[in-house]
Parts: sequence; C-alpha cells; structure tokens
Amino acid sequence: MIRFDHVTKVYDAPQHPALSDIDLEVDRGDFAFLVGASGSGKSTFIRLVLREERPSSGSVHVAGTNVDKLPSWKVPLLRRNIGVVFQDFRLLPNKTVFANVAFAMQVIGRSRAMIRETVPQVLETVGLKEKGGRMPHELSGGEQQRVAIARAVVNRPAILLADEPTGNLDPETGRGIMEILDRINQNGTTVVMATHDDEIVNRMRRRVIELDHGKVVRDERGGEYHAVGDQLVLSAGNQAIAPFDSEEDEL
Ligand SMILES: Nc1ncnc2c1ncn2[C@@H]1O[C@H](COP(=O)(O)OP(=O)(O)OP(=O)(O)O)[C@@H](O)[C@H]1O
Repeated sequence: MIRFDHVTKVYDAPQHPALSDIDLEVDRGDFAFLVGASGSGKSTFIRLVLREERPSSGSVHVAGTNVDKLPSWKVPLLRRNIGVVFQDFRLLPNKTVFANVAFAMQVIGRSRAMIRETVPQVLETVGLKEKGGRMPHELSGGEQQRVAIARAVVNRPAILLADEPTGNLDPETGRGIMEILDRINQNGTTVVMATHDDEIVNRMRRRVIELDHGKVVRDERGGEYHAVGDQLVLSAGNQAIAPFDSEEDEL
C-alpha cells in the first residue's frame, strides 16, 4: 500500500539527510508505528507519502503509483485516498463539529444528502454523536482529536496517517484515541502513526519501525520500545516482517 524504494530526503545540503535510503513496505491493512527521537525523520516520512515533499532520490509508491511521477492535477486524488491526523487537531475554529467533518466531503463534491447521512454515522463511530452542533473550543482536547479523526476518515481513505495524534493528550484520553484508530484499522484502513509514546506502542503491540537520524534501525511486528529521555531502545519483537510483496494497486 505504501512502498519506499531506497528513499533519501535531504532538505538543505550539507545537513545530514532527514531520511536516508529508506526501503520498506507497509502492506494493505497494516498498523505501523513510526518511532524515533525528535528529528529522526518521522514527519518527513509522512510528508513524502502525501507528496508535500519529494524524495531527493529513490521513489515513494502509494497504492501502486509512484507519487513523484503524479502530475500535480492528480495530487488531490492521491490525498483523497489518505486521511491525516495531527497532534494539534487543526480543526476549523469557526465551524461546528458537524461542519468540520462535512467540509471534507464538500471539497470533493459530495451531495448534501450524502453528507447529511454520512456525517452523523462517522461522528457516532468516534463517540461524538451528540456533539455535532458544538464549536471546537467547546470540546476537550480528546474530543477535538476525535473530530479530526472523523474528518480524516469520512471519505473512507485507504490509508490513515497520524502524526503524534496523542501528543497533546493525557494518557487516558490518548488510550481512547488509540481504541478508535484500532477500530478504523480493523475495518481495513492501513494506519501509519508517528509517536514518541512508549506506553501506547507497548500496549498495542503492532509493527514498529524505528528511525534514528533518518535511517531505519529496527522494523518488527509485535514490537515495543522503552523511551529513555529522547533515546528510544526497542526490545525484540516476536515476528519477522514479511518480505516485500509487489502488489500494484490502481490509484
Ligand atoms: N522543511 C524543512 N527544512 C529543513 N530541514 C527540515 C525541514 N523539515 C525537517 N527538517 C529536518 O529534517 C530532520 C527530520 O525532521 P522531521 O520533522 O522529519 O523529524 P521528526 O522525527 O518528525 O521530529 P519530531 O518528533 O520532533 O516531530 C530534522 O533534522 C529536521 O531539522
């Protein structure tokens, strides 16, 4: 579903590369944590998938398409297939919860009837059925993140990218967010989540890809890690990653 083929990304030479010779695949339906200290390259990975950045060398494939080769008019089509959630929620402050989620459908031309039907369903799946009329500032941080998740998945993307989605939340609220991401993954969406949060990684026991100074230093299924300050030490996982599978899907 996502394939990095010897990807290197250098922002400003002669700085060390933000990502260096990354060669990995995230299969359809996978749940993968991207872990690593600040500056290790997690957000760069996510930006490359979205084609917000382009590789300095190598290629990034999403659903079988080399995203670097996409003409710019097709980039919105790529992004329609990818939901994104950030640490700071990024809701539209002057719109209600319902309108924030509806907006994601409006921009791709969905009908009012479809929006009226779909938005309440999605709000229900994130536990906000009763809060469609609230404004973002009337919600807790955890609730705001649920709205952001609802907005990210309302168009049923194949992939959900989450960049530190629990970073601004207390542990209990973060666990609630993880339950929702887990459910979304169980329904078939491929999830890639960048995080520093060792408690969450150790509880979920999913694939863990560790970056260190832009290099993959560990890639394990059922992995865990223990953060020591900004130093992350991964312990052994229990399963090897399956070899690259060359499935090519139409975008
Ligand atoms: N737009 C940019 N221009 C120049 N350098 C950048 C840019 N974005 C990131 N970098 C550099 O690339 C490296 C990787 O940054 P990146 O944001 O991908 O790390 P990260 O693991 O997501 O960090 P954090 O956990 O702090 O968000 C860092 O050295 C950073 O300073």
